[in-house]
Amino acid sequence: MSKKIIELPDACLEYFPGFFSQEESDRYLGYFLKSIEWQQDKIKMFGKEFLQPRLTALFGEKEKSYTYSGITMLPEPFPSPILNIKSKCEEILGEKFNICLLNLYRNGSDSMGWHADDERELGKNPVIASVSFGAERIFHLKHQKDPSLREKLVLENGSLLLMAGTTQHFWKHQLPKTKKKVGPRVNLTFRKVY
Ligand SMILES: O=C(O)CCC(=O)C(=O)O
Ligand SMILES: [Fe+2]
Repeated sequence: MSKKIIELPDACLEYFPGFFSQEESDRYLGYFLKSIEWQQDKIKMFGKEFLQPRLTALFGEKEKSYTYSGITMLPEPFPSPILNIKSKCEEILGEKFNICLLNLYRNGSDSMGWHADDERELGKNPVIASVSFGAERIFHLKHQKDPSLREKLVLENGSLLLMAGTTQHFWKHQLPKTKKKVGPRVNLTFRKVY
Protein backbone atom coordinates (compact mmCIF):
# COMPACT_ATOMS: atom_id res chain seq x y z
CA MET A 1 0.00 0.00 0.00
CA SER A 2 1.63 3.28 -1.01
CA LYS A 3 1.48 6.19 1.38
CA LYS A 4 2.46 9.81 0.92
CA ILE A 5 3.14 11.98 3.95
CA ILE A 6 2.04 15.55 3.32
CA GLU A 7 4.54 17.65 5.18
CA LEU A 8 2.86 20.76 6.56
CA PRO A 9 3.61 22.57 9.80
CA ASP A 10 1.18 21.97 12.70
CA ALA A 11 -0.52 19.16 10.78
CA CYS A 12 -0.50 15.40 10.42
CA LEU A 13 -1.69 14.37 6.97
CA GLU A 14 -1.21 11.10 5.15
CA TYR A 15 -2.52 10.23 1.69
CA PHE A 16 -3.06 6.67 0.42
CA PRO A 17 -3.76 6.65 -3.33
CA GLY A 18 -5.47 3.52 -4.64
CA PHE A 19 -6.47 2.42 -1.13
CA PHE A 20 -9.34 0.75 -2.99
CA SER A 21 -8.86 -0.68 -6.49
CA GLN A 22 -10.59 0.91 -9.46
CA GLU A 23 -13.00 -2.02 -9.55
CA GLU A 24 -13.90 -1.85 -5.85
CA SER A 25 -14.24 1.93 -6.06
CA ASP A 26 -16.66 1.76 -8.99
CA ARG A 27 -18.72 -0.83 -7.15
CA TYR A 28 -18.86 1.27 -3.97
CA LEU A 29 -19.75 4.43 -5.91
CA GLY A 30 -22.62 2.62 -7.63
CA TYR A 31 -23.84 1.28 -4.30
CA PHE A 32 -23.74 4.70 -2.59
CA LEU A 33 -25.50 6.47 -5.44
CA LYS A 34 -28.27 3.88 -5.53
CA SER A 35 -28.81 2.74 -1.97
CA ILE A 36 -28.22 5.69 0.35
CA GLU A 37 -31.15 7.88 1.38
CA TRP A 38 -29.44 11.18 0.68
CA GLN A 39 -30.75 14.35 2.24
CA GLN A 40 -30.10 18.00 1.56
CA ASP A 41 -29.67 19.84 4.86
CA LYS A 42 -30.30 23.49 5.46
CA ILE A 43 -27.70 25.80 6.90
CA LYS A 44 -28.36 29.09 8.63
CA MET A 45 -26.13 31.98 7.64
CA PHE A 46 -26.67 35.62 8.58
CA GLY A 47 -30.12 34.69 9.89
CA LYS A 48 -31.16 33.24 6.53
CA GLU A 49 -31.66 29.61 5.61
CA PHE A 50 -29.89 28.06 2.63
CA LEU A 51 -29.76 24.56 1.24
CA GLN A 52 -26.30 23.04 1.47
CA PRO A 53 -24.66 22.63 -1.94
CA ARG A 54 -24.32 18.85 -1.52
CA LEU A 55 -26.25 15.87 -0.13
CA THR A 56 -25.40 14.13 3.14
CA ALA A 57 -26.11 11.06 5.24
CA LEU A 58 -24.91 10.00 8.69
CA PHE A 59 -24.25 6.48 9.93
CA GLY A 60 -22.94 5.35 13.26
CA GLU A 61 -23.14 3.29 16.37
CA LYS A 62 -26.32 3.60 18.41
CA GLU A 63 -26.83 6.61 20.68
CA LYS A 64 -23.99 8.62 19.17
CA SER A 65 -25.54 11.88 18.07
CA TYR A 66 -23.37 14.28 16.16
CA THR A 67 -23.72 18.04 15.83
CA TYR A 68 -22.37 19.25 12.54
CA SER A 69 -22.66 22.79 11.09
CA GLY A 70 -25.16 23.59 13.84
CA ILE A 71 -27.45 20.64 13.10
CA THR A 72 -27.72 17.67 15.45
CA MET A 73 -28.09 14.46 13.52
CA LEU A 74 -28.92 10.99 14.73
CA PRO A 75 -27.10 8.33 12.79
CA GLU A 76 -28.61 5.31 11.07
CA PRO A 77 -26.88 1.97 11.78
CA PHE A 78 -23.89 1.18 9.54
CA PRO A 79 -24.79 -0.77 6.38
CA SER A 80 -22.32 -3.60 5.70
CA PRO A 81 -20.45 -1.91 2.79
CA ILE A 82 -19.64 1.01 5.13
CA LEU A 83 -18.57 -1.42 7.88
CA ASN A 84 -16.19 -3.05 5.41
CA ILE A 85 -14.64 0.29 4.42
CA LYS A 86 -14.43 1.28 8.10
CA SER A 87 -12.59 -1.96 9.02
CA LYS A 88 -10.08 -1.45 6.24
CA CYS A 89 -9.36 2.10 7.45
CA GLU A 90 -9.11 0.98 11.08
CA GLU A 91 -6.67 -1.74 10.19
CA ILE A 92 -4.23 0.45 8.29
CA LEU A 93 -4.49 3.42 10.65
CA GLY A 94 -4.68 1.56 13.97
CA GLU A 95 -7.64 3.71 15.05
CA LYS A 96 -11.29 2.97 15.80
CA PHE A 97 -14.17 5.00 14.39
CA ASN A 98 -17.83 5.09 15.48
CA ILE A 99 -19.51 7.47 13.05
CA CYS A 100 -19.35 8.14 9.34
CA LEU A 101 -20.53 11.28 7.58
CA LEU A 102 -21.20 10.87 3.87
CA ASN A 103 -21.19 13.68 1.34
CA LEU A 104 -22.43 13.43 -2.22
CA TYR A 105 -21.14 16.10 -4.61
CA ARG A 106 -23.49 15.65 -7.54
CA ASN A 107 -21.40 17.71 -9.98
CA GLY A 108 -18.92 20.60 -10.03
CA SER A 109 -21.47 23.01 -8.54
CA ASP A 110 -21.58 21.06 -5.29
CA SER A 111 -18.97 21.98 -2.69
CA MET A 112 -18.06 22.36 0.97
CA GLY A 113 -16.83 25.70 2.35
CA TRP A 114 -13.86 26.42 4.63
CA HIS A 115 -14.13 24.73 8.02
CA ALA A 116 -12.23 22.74 10.62
CA ASP A 117 -13.70 19.58 12.09
CA ASP A 118 -13.06 20.69 15.62
CA GLU A 119 -16.34 19.91 17.38
CA ARG A 120 -15.85 19.18 21.09
CA GLU A 121 -17.32 15.70 20.80
CA LEU A 122 -14.43 14.67 18.49
CA GLY A 123 -11.96 15.12 21.36
CA LYS A 124 -8.76 17.14 21.52
CA ASN A 125 -7.00 15.95 18.37
CA PRO A 126 -9.62 14.50 16.03
CA VAL A 127 -8.53 11.59 13.85
CA ILE A 128 -10.48 11.65 10.59
CA ALA A 129 -10.26 9.10 7.80
CA SER A 130 -11.59 10.53 4.54
CA VAL A 131 -12.34 8.10 1.71
CA SER A 132 -13.22 9.29 -1.80
CA PHE A 133 -15.05 7.53 -4.64
CA GLY A 134 -15.90 8.88 -8.07
CA ALA A 135 -14.82 12.14 -9.66
CA GLU A 136 -11.44 13.57 -8.71
CA ARG A 137 -11.81 16.85 -6.84
CA ILE A 138 -9.33 19.32 -5.41
CA PHE A 139 -9.08 19.67 -1.65
CA HIS A 140 -7.67 22.92 -0.24
CA LEU A 141 -6.03 23.52 3.10
CA LYS A 142 -5.11 26.86 4.65
CA HIS A 143 -3.35 27.63 7.90
CA GLN A 144 -5.55 29.64 10.24
CA LYS A 145 -2.77 31.92 11.50
CA ASP A 146 -0.32 32.13 8.60
CA PRO A 147 -2.13 32.98 5.33
CA SER A 148 0.98 32.18 3.28
CA LEU A 149 0.60 28.50 4.18
CA ARG A 150 -1.77 26.81 1.73
CA GLU A 151 -1.92 23.39 0.12
CA LYS A 152 -3.90 21.74 -2.67
CA LEU A 153 -4.40 17.99 -2.94
CA VAL A 154 -6.14 16.00 -5.62
CA LEU A 155 -8.38 13.42 -3.96
CA GLU A 156 -8.53 10.52 -6.36
CA ASN A 157 -11.06 7.75 -6.82
CA GLY A 158 -10.43 5.08 -4.17
CA SER A 159 -8.08 7.20 -2.06
CA LEU A 160 -7.81 7.61 1.70
CA LEU A 161 -6.72 10.83 3.39
CA LEU A 162 -5.87 10.80 7.09
CA MET A 163 -6.15 14.06 9.05
CA ALA A 164 -4.86 13.78 12.61
CA GLY A 165 -2.74 15.43 15.30
CA THR A 166 -3.24 19.20 15.51
CA THR A 167 -4.51 19.54 11.91
CA GLN A 168 -7.99 20.69 12.98
CA HIS A 169 -6.57 23.27 15.43
CA PHE A 170 -4.33 25.02 12.94
CA TRP A 171 -5.81 24.38 9.51
CA LYS A 172 -9.09 24.79 7.68
CA HIS A 173 -10.08 22.79 4.62
CA GLN A 174 -12.59 23.10 1.82
CA LEU A 175 -13.78 21.35 -1.31
CA PRO A 176 -14.36 24.16 -3.81
CA LYS A 177 -16.71 24.16 -6.76
CA THR A 178 -15.17 23.51 -10.17
CA LYS A 179 -16.12 24.71 -13.66
CA LYS A 180 -14.82 21.42 -15.10
CA LYS A 181 -17.47 18.97 -16.18
CA VAL A 182 -17.22 16.35 -13.46
CA GLY A 183 -19.38 13.43 -12.46
CA PRO A 184 -20.55 12.59 -8.95
CA ARG A 185 -18.17 12.10 -6.05
CA VAL A 186 -18.95 10.41 -2.75
CA ASN A 187 -16.79 11.15 0.27
CA LEU A 188 -16.93 9.28 3.58
CA THR A 189 -15.37 10.73 6.71
CA PHE A 190 -14.94 8.30 9.57
CA ARG A 191 -14.68 9.98 12.95
CA LYS A 192 -14.67 9.06 16.61
CA VAL A 193 -17.27 10.70 18.82
CA TYR A 194 -16.54 10.51 22.56
O1 LIG B 1 -15.41 15.94 0.60
C1 LIG B 1 -14.33 16.08 1.17
O2 LIG B 1 -13.28 15.63 0.74
C2 LIG B 1 -14.26 16.87 2.46
C3 LIG B 1 -15.34 16.51 3.43
C4 LIG B 1 -15.17 17.22 4.73
O3 LIG B 1 -14.32 18.05 4.91
C5 LIG B 1 -16.06 16.90 5.85
O4 LIG B 1 -16.99 16.09 5.68
O5 LIG B 1 -15.86 17.46 6.93
FE1 LIG C 1 -14.09 18.48 7.00
